Amino acid sequence: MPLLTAARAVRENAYAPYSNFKVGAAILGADGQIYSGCNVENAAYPEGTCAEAGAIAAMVAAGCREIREVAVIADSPDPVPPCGGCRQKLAEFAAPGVPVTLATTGGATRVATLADLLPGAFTPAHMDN
Ligand SMILES: O=c1ccn([C@H]2C[C@H](O)[C@@H](CO)O2)c(=O)[nH]1
Ligand SMILES: [Zn+2]
Repeated sequence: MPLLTAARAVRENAYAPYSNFKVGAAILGADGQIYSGCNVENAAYPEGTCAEAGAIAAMVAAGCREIREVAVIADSPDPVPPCGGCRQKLAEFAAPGVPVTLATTGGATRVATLADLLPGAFTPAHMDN
């Protein structure tokens, strides 16, 4: 799966000296391109960013605003799930049915939709009045 291969490759570049937990994420954009990102930690811990956030930033910087598919990988006992903040960030650019592949470096995978991960997501529609 090319998306998972990209996520696995970018994970190698993760900067995670504090948690020692390297994460890679890859997004297939509606433009057919693959955008990848890794976590980038900081000595000021809350300033660290998640792999998914990096991949989203790369996609938007390239001019694409629609996510078709996502893959996330880490050296985790179970397929690694995006954190809550990243679920919301993904929901900004992904429809509820978008598949998210959660993976371990050992080869285990699980596929969930964004709606599975973030049911009842807050969206711009909630600001209509
Ligand atoms: O989905 C996730 C979960 C965690 N992390 C990062 C944040 C932090 O650098 C490290 C430990 O939480 O893993 C991600 O990049 N994505
Ligand atoms: Zn996150």
